[in-house]
Amino acid sequence: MPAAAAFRDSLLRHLTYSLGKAPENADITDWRIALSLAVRDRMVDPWFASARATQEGGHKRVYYLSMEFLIGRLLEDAVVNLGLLDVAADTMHELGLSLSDVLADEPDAALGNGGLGRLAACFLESLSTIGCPAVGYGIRYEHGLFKQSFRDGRQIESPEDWLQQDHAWEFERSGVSFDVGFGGDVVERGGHCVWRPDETVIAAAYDTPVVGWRGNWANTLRLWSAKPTTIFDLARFNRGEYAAAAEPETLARTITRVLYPDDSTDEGKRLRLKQEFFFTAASLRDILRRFGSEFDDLKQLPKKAAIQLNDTHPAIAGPELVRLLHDERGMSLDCAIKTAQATLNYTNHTLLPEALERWSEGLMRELLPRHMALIERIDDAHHQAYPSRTVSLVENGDVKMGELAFVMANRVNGVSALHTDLMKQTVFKDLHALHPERIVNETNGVTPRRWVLSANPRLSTLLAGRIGLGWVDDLQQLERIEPMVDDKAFRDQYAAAKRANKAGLSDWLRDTQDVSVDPDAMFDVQIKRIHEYKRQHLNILEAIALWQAIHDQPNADWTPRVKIFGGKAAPGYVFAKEIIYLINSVAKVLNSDPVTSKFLKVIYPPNYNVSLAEQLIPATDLSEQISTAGKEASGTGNMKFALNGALTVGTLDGANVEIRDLVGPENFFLFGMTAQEVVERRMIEDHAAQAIGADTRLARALDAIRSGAFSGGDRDTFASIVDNLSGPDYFLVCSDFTDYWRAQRDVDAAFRDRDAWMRMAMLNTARSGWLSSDRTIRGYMADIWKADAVHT
Ligand SMILES: [N-]=[N+]=N[C@]1([C@H](N)O)O[C@H](CO)[C@@H](O)[C@H](O)[C@H]1O
Repeated sequence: MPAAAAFRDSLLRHLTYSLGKAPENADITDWRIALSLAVRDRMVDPWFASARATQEGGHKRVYYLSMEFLIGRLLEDAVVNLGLLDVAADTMHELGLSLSDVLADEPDAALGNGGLGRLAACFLESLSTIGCPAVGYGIRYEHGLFKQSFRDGRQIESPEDWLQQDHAWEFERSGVSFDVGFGGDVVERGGHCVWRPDETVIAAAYDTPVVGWRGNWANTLRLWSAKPTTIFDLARFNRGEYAAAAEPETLARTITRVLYPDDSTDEGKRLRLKQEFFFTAASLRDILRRFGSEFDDLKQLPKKAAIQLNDTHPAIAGPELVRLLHDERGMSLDCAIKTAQATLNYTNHTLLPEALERWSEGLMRELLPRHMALIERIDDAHHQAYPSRTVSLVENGDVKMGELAFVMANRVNGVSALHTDLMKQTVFKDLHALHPERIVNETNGVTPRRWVLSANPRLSTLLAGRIGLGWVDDLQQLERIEPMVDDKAFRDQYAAAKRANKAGLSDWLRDTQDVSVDPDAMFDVQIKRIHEYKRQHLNILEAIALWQAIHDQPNADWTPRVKIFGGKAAPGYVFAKEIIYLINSVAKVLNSDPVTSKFLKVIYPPNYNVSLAEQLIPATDLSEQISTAGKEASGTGNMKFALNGALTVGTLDGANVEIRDLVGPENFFLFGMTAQEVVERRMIEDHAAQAIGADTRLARALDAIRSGAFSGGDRDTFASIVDNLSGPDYFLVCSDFTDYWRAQRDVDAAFRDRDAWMRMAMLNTARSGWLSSDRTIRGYMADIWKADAVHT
């Protein structure tokens, strides 16, 4: 049977026999799930073959432990990687449906907050594309990152419910589950420590295949769900205590009920520590079970397994692995510590003090008594080995998870060159001095399959027409278009693709946000979590100053600009929520201003997520990467924008530094203080007041906010923001404003010469091949995991 017919047949078979739906009664979700099941069928063979090849070859596996996997939608990713896009589109068309409508029906799997979670998802897809045996371990949250809506311009959160519908991609592994304990005490038995938890839940596994480009290899994402050891307390039920009867289930499920919505902030809640231990313990048990089924000598574990801790969230893995090897498997403590250290690796994603996890010794001892004891043993062993050391793992009654992860790791890496250097000079200065070989850099990357091939088909088709499809899994090949930048016809095609993406976005904004924008205006986009260090308030301050400048000279030849914001604030982050309210309040005034709105609009679509990013990035001209230098460890949105031909206005922070080196300073709009200058500027007590005093434009913009121009004349509404910016202004918004304004005017001038702008945009695409997560993963494989690709 020809492939197309076979595909159509299996789709209809799933609709009928898996969903029990007749075509005439099927809704779009039924068709989507039927299509997903038909596609999933075609993943299973390479999945099994990959597992078999790994086992038969005795190959080393990589284990990526992450509290977050910001996956987004999976259907298009699978269809594209399996080379089924055309057959799927034709089949849906024959059935009277449009593939893009079916794709858009899939809810995002929003099991992450931001960059850290999305990086984990890009990494899994690259590991499969490269053919490196790996398992991603995480939590199967019932509710992912909250849904964001706006009421009168203020953020409103509502539960996310991706599991309300059938989740077509996962396989429940009823045979794979582990008991995970909490609390209780530790007793000595026969010279061994035995932990006796007083609370136990079951970790049940759910597997999702992650197929790589060309469908040759597929790895597993194994997510754990908490289940009660006793389903139902019948006795209580019979006594009419219905709620109490269900309590065991409710309590257990609480552990994996919801993702904590904080990005770059230490949550510090008891339930959060339970979540961290729950998935880490289940994952380590599963890793040792798999190792034990293939090898005997546990001392060989580091040769066959490389475990990567995605930030400190799974850092309890250190003491837990020691406990499993020593308490349960009888390995000597010293050997257990060394074996664990040789197996574990840790990635740091932030230097923000408030993001470095610290758990109170009391809570750790109460919830994980054996682990607290082992942390002290590990601390002692480290002290003995390094008597001159000045750091310890426990300080002021807190267990420092960053230091614990560092001491228990074989390699520690930062996520951009600048971040890794700053890590050595600041948070891990003392440990770096003791272990100078341990810290390495692995600059982040993004998968070109999702972020170029799928998200930007117009650009991809253009590239394929010129250089074939080799770039899809060898992104460095993009450099082959550099000589073509001088070809006017190609530039026009490139410009046409960008213009068509912008027109598509304009239609979407009109239909969903009820705002009309000119697709020939500059689309200036800042999409990321709302955080003071990311400085969305600097961006809106510049918009206010521009609005005032246009009013001063309404007849001047201004460059039309549409500022688009996207991003969620952690529900408890009051200042960030004020920034959101300010942006929406400014938008309301500016967008209805008859004098300025033809030159300047501000739009803030709610509920920014992976799918919205895939829509906005290909339609962007200017990428805002304006964090206070030294604060954004890397950024990954910056990479997605550069690949899709958006020019960056940014500071020398995180991976911006490497992007600017790659694309060329002449194709990047740099502004602001360096990380070093930031430290020096902060020494000046009244740095903000000085900046305001020196820049009337900045002063006027702040006065407008203070005067109530965006709050119906009420002077108190945004007082907290104005007081902060004209006072402490820790993230130096005021001190960087003048240069930011200068850079934005340079942007205006550059944008007026469309052909020159396109040339710069094309050079960004051509020179961004290094930003592929395939390159990043190959770095981890060589420098950290010592793992190889396996070819089936
Ligand atoms: N947590 N955390 N860290 C981050 C992001 N917020 O998720 O990790 C991302 C992934 O490494 C970085 O790109 C980003 O700069 C950093 O702030």
